[in-house]
Amino acid sequence: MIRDLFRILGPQNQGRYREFLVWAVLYGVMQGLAVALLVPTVQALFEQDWGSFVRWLAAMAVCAVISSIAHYLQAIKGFESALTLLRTMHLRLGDHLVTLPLGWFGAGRLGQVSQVASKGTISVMGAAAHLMTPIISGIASPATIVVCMLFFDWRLGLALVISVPILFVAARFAATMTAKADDRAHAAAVESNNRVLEYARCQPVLRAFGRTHGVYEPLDDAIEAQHTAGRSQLWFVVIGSVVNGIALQFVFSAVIILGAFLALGGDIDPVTLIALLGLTARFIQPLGEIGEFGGAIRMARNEIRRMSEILEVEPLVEPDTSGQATGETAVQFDAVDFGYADGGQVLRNISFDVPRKSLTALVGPSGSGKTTVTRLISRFYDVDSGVVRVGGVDVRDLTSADLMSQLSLVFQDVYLFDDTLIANIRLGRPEATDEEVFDVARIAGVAEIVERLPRGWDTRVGEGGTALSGGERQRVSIARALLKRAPIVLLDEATAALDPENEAHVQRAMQELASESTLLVIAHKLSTVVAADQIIVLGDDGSIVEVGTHEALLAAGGNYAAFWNQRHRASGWRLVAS
Ligand SMILES: Nc1ncnc2c1ncn2[C@@H]1O[C@H](COP(=O)(O)OP(=O)(O)OP(=O)(O)O)[C@@H](O)[C@H]1O
Repeated sequence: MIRDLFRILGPQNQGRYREFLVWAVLYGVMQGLAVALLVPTVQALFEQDWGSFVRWLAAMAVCAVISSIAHYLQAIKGFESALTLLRTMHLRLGDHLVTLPLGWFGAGRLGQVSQVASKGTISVMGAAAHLMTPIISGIASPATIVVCMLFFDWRLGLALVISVPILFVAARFAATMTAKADDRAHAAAVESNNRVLEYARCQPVLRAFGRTHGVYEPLDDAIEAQHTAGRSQLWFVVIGSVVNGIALQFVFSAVIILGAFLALGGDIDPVTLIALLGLTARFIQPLGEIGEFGGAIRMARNEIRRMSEILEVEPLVEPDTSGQATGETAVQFDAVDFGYADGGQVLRNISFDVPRKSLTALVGPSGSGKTTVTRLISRFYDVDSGVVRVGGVDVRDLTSADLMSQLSLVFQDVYLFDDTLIANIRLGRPEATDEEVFDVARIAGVAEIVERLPRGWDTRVGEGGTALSGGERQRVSIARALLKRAPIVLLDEATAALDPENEAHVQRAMQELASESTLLVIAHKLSTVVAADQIIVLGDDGSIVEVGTHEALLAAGGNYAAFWNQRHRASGWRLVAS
């Protein structure tokens, strides 16, 4: 554990923790010594040797004073180190999370990261600040007592030495039991955390489908599993604690019996025996506590392991400097194959070019991989084989900052921060002037929203943008993209096709974007498809089945033509070429 803590603290913060350890050891030794000195003090008292009695009493007082000073200093150093530890853990987690591929932040990660970053870090800090002292002093103090005991009576001292491995095994058993139960309880806690978040998030769906009464089984099951894990954790802890207690009682009884034999044989006088048994009790007591605290330490080690699992996730490998942009192609896929880690192949041998300042429409059946194509361009994931190029450069040869500076993403999951409306748009380009923000807001139709809001531009939009409607959130997201003026815009039209009012704004925004940027659109409106410079048609198996303009593809009479005719015939179908 101490090695783990040193590793987390790093070389610059290790000094203070080392000082803490030294003071904690001194505290334990002085405590042990103060208790051990009770034996000669009592002997002197009963022998009425007042000179010796006063000397031993003074020595005890000195030990007690040094022990108090060491206790104070180790508490201060331990507390300071624990705060540094907490800060270091949060910084390291934060620093690491920003280097991970965006694809890592999928389902279930929220619960995992929040458990580790909140409960985990607090548990490790608590262990460093509050548990290390009783454990270190709980080893140093009995060790001192054993040495003194060997000095007072070698036979009783030897009995204590022999008892150490027995007590060690029992304490280890108790700690292992606690740690084992903690692992199960943790997994159950992460699961129920995720289910609670899901339950809160999917309230609209549950209510829409009449699930307002009764239980939501996934959450109910997760809570039940957590209760079961909690109950079994209690049993494991009790069993460990009982075994540890039995071992301590056994050692104490053995020493009493041995002492009684020695006293009966006349080897020890009764007064010394009572004093030595008192010393034995003080030897046993901290070791018993170690058994209990050892479990908590193991739990903290489990938290460190879970944190390490996140810290060991391979960061996105990035070059120090980006390759030089070349050619006329904004985006290029070259024989790309890709599948998600937990699924089959999604994209097969995909090759296409998106020329600069062009409009490319991506169409295909649901699940054919359209969104996946945009994720590969944004490097949420790396391809299995082939190359994705942006500006003629392999995305793996671009720094994240350079890649993202070239892209604007208008995806389905728009996230707004709990800040003012203006701040949320300015995220697109923080150095933009107010005029520029107002300008893009007008084009994207955000200006109309502002008029309706109680505090206008300074209205806070709530966490995730809950104070705005879905269409309003999307307009803010489009305004961000307009403000960013990135050379390439990746847009999912499903995001935009909500209502006629919204659609008009999106049309205007797209025209504005098309005048300056390259557009790759997951197209849902026929107007976009018809206007596109090229249409890429993905098939069910994730391969490209056709590429061309609307006219050329209609004339070819292939999949696209069949798709078009089918849609065209469908009455009430909203995607009509405008
Ligand atoms: N994060 C993920 N992990 C595992 N599989 C995924 C993930 N995201 C998508 N998939 C799978 O990859 C395939 C392609 O999904 P994708 O979202 O790219 O399709 P799409 O063409 O955009 O679909 P739609 O038009 O319905 O949005 C689907 O089978 C989907 O289940």
